[in-house]
Amino acid sequence: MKKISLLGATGSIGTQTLDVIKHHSDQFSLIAMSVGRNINLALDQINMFKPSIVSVMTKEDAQKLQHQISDEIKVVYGEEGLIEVAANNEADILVNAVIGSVGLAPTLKAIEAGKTIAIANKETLVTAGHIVTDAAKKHEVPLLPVDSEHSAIFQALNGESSSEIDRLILTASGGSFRDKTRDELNGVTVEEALNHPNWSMGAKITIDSATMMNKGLEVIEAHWLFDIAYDNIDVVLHKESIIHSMVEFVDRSVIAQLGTPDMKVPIQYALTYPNRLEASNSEQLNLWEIGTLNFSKLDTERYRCMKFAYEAGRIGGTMPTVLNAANEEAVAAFLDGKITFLDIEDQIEQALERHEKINHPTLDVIKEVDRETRKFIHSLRN
Ligand SMILES: NC(=O)C1=CN([C@@H]2O[C@H](COP(=O)(O)OP(=O)(O)OC[C@H]3O[C@@H](n4cnc5c(N)ncnc54)[C@H](OP(=O)(O)O)[C@@H]3O)[C@@H](O)[C@H]2O)C=CC1
Ligand SMILES: CC(=O)[C@@H](O)[C@H](O)COP(=O)(O)O
Ligand SMILES: [Mn+2]
Repeated sequence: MKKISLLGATGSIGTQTLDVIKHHSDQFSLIAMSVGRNINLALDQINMFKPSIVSVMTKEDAQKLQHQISDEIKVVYGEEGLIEVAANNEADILVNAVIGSVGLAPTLKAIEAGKTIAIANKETLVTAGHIVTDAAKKHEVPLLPVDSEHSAIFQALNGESSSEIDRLILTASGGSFRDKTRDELNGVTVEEALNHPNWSMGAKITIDSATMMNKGLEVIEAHWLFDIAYDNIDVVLHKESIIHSMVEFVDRSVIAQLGTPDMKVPIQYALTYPNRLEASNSEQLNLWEIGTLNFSKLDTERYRCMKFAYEAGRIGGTMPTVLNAANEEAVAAFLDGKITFLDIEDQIEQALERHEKINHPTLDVIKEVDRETRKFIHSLRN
């Protein structure tokens, strides 16, 4: 029985992780979980999975929740709570499905505690990839990708060493506005942006997908997970999201991983790795029903966030931290109706332009740059 702690249980990846655990309840059990503010859903999940510890965002919610469940279940809160769940003594593996760089500190504590990390929370790798990967190496902890593209690459690699890789090719759906020109992006609404053509996901990543920042973050995520230079990571537009990504090897052989757009598949693979289990709760891929797979070149003038991400990744140091923090704040402001869709990339650009890179940042430096960047993005509205 593999014992799992789960950050972000009430989210899109979190609920699908719980579906996988339930589907294979003879193999997996939930030991610890965290949620944000959705206490009602958390209650149902606690009753079904009976974890021994639950973290919520605030002290008030912790008190409210504790009154509604057995005293045997410990309720904690805040960043300390996330850390307690992530590094829980009993757990074998942490599934990090929280959103944003709030996932960084708990991930590091879980690595220090020797937990295997199944990572969906790409912002953690973008903001501090060097710290997370160094810690994983030092503590000999596997970092298993959950993100569909990175799981595809991980599966295509199947143990091949990085010296045999020529190129990683990430696929991108193009997001909600892929059929619009730049001019047509003026005045698009939050509701339109949240309408992803292929995937049902949380709000923040769906907006990231529409700006193409999601793919930009994924390029940086791939750089850290697979130790590949940015010059050897390409992105191709593939509107069906059937090929989840590809690896080109030095002998020009290209291996792709395919499947229906269903996150339960990469989530389950991270939990069962290096083995596989049946997934009868997911649909088979019948290519004759799809008919045609399309591919096209990505235009970085149309999708400026891709350009920002490659530049920030290549510059390195604290630049990816700025990219990530500015993006998190700008997307939150767009979702709140405070800025327009095109303001998102303008604000990120301003944050990047004013920042002076700090090389080899420590965790404290990253926290400070993250805080300062968020403050700057807020100041743009005052
Ligand atoms: N959704 C997807 O298909 C994919 C997602 N990912 C990545 O996985 C991660 C999660 O995405 P997704 O599941 O879509 O996100 P969701 O917004 O659906 O879920 C986020 C989860 O994090 C919790 N949460 C939010 N803010 C905080 C906070 N400050 N402190 C503690 N908990 C918090 C939420 O709690 P609550 O709802 O209770 O407030 C919820 O449980 C992201 O990094 C995303 O990029 C990667 C590939 C695919
Ligand atoms: C499911 C998943 O992994 C998402 O990151 C997905 O890739 C979003 O799609 P696009 O960013 O390609 O639109
Ligand atoms: Mn992805």
